[in-house]
Amino acid sequence: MTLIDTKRALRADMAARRQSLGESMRRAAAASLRDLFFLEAPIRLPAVVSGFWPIRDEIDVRPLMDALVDAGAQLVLPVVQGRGQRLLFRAWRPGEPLEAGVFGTLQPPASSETREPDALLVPMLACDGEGWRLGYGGGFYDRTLADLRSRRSVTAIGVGFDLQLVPEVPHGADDQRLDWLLTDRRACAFV
Ligand SMILES: Nc1nc2c(c(=O)[nH]1)N(C=O)[C@@H](CNc1ccc(C(=O)N[C@@H](CCC(=O)O)C(=O)O)cc1)CN2
Ligand SMILES: Nc1ncnc2c1ncn2[C@@H]1O[C@H](COP(=O)(O)OP(=O)(O)OP(=O)(O)O)[C@@H](O)[C@H]1O
Repeated sequence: MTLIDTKRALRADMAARRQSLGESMRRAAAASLRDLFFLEAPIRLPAVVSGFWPIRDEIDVRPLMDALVDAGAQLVLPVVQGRGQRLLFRAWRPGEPLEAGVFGTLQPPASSETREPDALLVPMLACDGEGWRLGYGGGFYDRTLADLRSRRSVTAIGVGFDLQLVPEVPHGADDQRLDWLLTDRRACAFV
C-alpha cells in the first residue's frame, strides 16, 4: 500500500471511531478540553489563536474558544482559499456572523481582518505519540504550518477526542508535526 492508501484507510477507521460517541459524552468532552487547556497552559496569553468551527463529529471547541476570548486571546478562524493553497485566518469573536465556506465549513466574512496566528488549534482525525497528525486529506494545515514556520514561531495544538490517539500515524515529507496534543483527557507537549 502507498502512503496515500494507508492514510485513506486510517481516515475511514478514525471517522467511524469518532462517530460512535454519544451526545452527553461529547458535551462532557468539550468542557474537559477547555479545563485541561487552562490547567496545562500550552501558550501564553494574550496571543492570536486560531480556533475552528466544528464540522461533522469533531470535538466541540466552542467552549474553549469562548474561554480563550475571556482570557485575552484574539481569535481567528481558518478560511480555505483554494485547492493546493494554504489557509488564511480571519478575526472572529463569538456571536459574530459566519458564512458558508467549502466542505461544509463556516468562516468569517471577507470584511473581517486577516491575522497570522501565534497558536493554532488544529482539528485532526488521528494523532500519534510523536505528534504526527492525520487530517481530512487536503493538506491545508500542513501547507499552512510549513509556511508560517518558515517565517515565525507558532504553536500547533492538535485537538480531538482522546480515542483519536493511535500508536502510529504514517507520515511523509510534507507532513508537519504538532507541538502539543489536547484531548478531553490530556494536554501534553511533544518533545
Ligand atoms: N472544522 C474544521 N474546519 C476546517 C478544517 C477542518 O479540518 N475542520 N480544515 C482542515 O483542513 C479546513 C477545511 N478543510 C477541509 C478539507 C476537506 C474536508 C472534507 O470533508 N473532505 C472530504 C473529501 C472532499 C473532496 O476531496 O472532495 C472528505 O474527507 O470526505 C473538510 C474540510 C479549514 N477549516
Ligand atoms: N507543504 C506542502 N506543499 C505541497 N503539497 C503539500 C504540502 N503539504 C501537504 N501537501 C499535499 O497535500 C496532500 C494531502 O496531505 P495529507 O494527506 O497529509 O493531508 P492532511 O494532513 O490529512 O489534511 P489537512 O492538513 O487538510 O487536514 C498530499 O498530497 C500532500 O503531499
